[in-house]
Amino acid sequence: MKLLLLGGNGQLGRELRRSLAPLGELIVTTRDGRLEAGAGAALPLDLSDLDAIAAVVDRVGPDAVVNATAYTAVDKAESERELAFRINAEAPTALAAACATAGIPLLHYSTDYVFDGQGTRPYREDDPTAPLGVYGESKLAGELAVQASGAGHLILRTAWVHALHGHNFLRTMLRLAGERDELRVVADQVGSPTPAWLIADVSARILADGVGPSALLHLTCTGECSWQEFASEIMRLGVAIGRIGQAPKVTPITTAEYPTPAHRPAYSVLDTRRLTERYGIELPRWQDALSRTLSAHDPL
Ligand SMILES: NC(=O)C1=CN([C@@H]2O[C@H](COP(=O)(O)OP(=O)(O)OC[C@H]3O[C@@H](n4cnc5c(N)ncnc54)[C@H](OP(=O)(O)O)[C@@H]3O)[C@@H](O)[C@H]2O)C=CC1
Ligand SMILES: Cc1cn([C@H]2C[C@H](O)[C@@H](COP(=O)(O)OP(=O)(O)O[C@H]3O[C@@H](C)C(=O)[C@@H](O)[C@H]3O)O2)c(=O)[nH]c1=O
Ligand SMILES: [Mg+2]
Repeated sequence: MKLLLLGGNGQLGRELRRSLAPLGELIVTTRDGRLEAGAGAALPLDLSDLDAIAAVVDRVGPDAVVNATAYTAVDKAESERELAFRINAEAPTALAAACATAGIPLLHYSTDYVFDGQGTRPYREDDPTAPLGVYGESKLAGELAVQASGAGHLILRTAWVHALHGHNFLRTMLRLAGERDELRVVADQVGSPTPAWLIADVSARILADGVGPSALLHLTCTGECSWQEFASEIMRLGVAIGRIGQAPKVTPITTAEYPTPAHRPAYSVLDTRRLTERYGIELPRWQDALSRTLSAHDPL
C-alpha cells in the first residue's frame, strides 16, 4: 500500500509517520520539505497554494491520503479568519476533490470544537454542530466539504490532543511547572484528553483493515475531565514518572477568570461508541493514556 501523509511535522503527523510506515510505502509532505525529528525526506507542500495540492496527489499516485495538516491556533484564528478557512476548509476541499478524481479514500481529522458545549451527555456524531469560534467554524466547513466531495472518506473527530512534542496543553503545563509555584487553570471546561499516538495507532489499524464505507466517527480516550483536572493529573504523574521535580499547586478558576479571544465549549465530551463498534477497538482511559505518554522516552 502506498500512502500519502500531509503534514508530517505536526503533532499528529509525527505520530502518523511512525504508525503508518509499517503499512507500506509512505510519502510525507511538510510545508517546506524539511522533516523534523526523523530521517528521510519530505515533499514540500504549502497548502496556501491550492493548485499544488492536486498536483502532489497526482504525482505521488497513492492508494489513500491522510491529512494531518490544520490551522490549530484557536485564539489566533479569531483574527486570522481567512487563513484558518483556507487551511481548514479550502485546502481539504481541494484535497478531497483530488482524491475523488483519483478514486482513493481520504482520512481526515476534526475537532470537538465544532460543538457549542451546551450538551449534558457525550456528543454523538450526528448531534447538531454550532461552533463558538473561528477555528471550530473552519473545521466544520472542512468536514462538510470532505463529505460533499464524492471521495471515499473517514473523518475522525478528536479532542484535546497532546504529545511530548509540538504545541499542546501537556507541554505548556510541564514547562510552567518549572517556572511557577501556582498554576490557575479553568475548571468549567470539560473534555477528553487524547494523545496523538492513540489517534495515529487507530488510524493505522483502520487503514490496514480497509477504511470501509465513508463515515464521520468520534475518536477520543474514554472518561472526561476539566482542564484543571487534566493539569493536576499531569503534575501528579509528571512527578511520579520524573518528568518534573516539584509540582506547583493547581488552582481551579472559571473561564471568566481566564479571558481568551476565542470562546471554548464548556462540555465537549464525544461519544465514541460508533468507532468502538465498527472497528472493535477498545479505547484507553485518558489517565492511562497520559501515563503512557509521559513514560515514553523518545516518541519517534
Ligand atoms: N491539537 C488539538 O488539540 C486537536 C487537533 N485536532 C485536529 O487534529 C489534526 C491534527 O492536529 P495537530 O497535529 O494537533 O496540529 P498541529 O498544529 O500540531 O499540526 C498541523 C500541521 O499542519 C501544518 N500546516 C499548517 N498550515 C500549513 C500550510 N499552509 N502548509 C502546509 N502545512 C501547514 C503545520 O505545519 P507547520 O509546522 O509548518 O506550521 C503542522 O505541521 C487537525 O485536523 C486538528 O484540527 C482535533 C482536536 C484537537
Ligand atoms: C495555559 C493555560 C490555559 N488555560 C486554559 C485556556 C483554555 O480554556 C484551556 C486550554 O488551553 P489551550 O490553549 O492549551 O487549549 P486549546 O488550544 O483550546 O485546545 C484545543 O485545541 C484545538 C486545536 C482543539 O481542536 C481542541 O480539541 C483543543 O485541544 O486552558 C488556563 O486556564 N490556565 C493556563 O495556565
Ligand atoms: Mg492552543
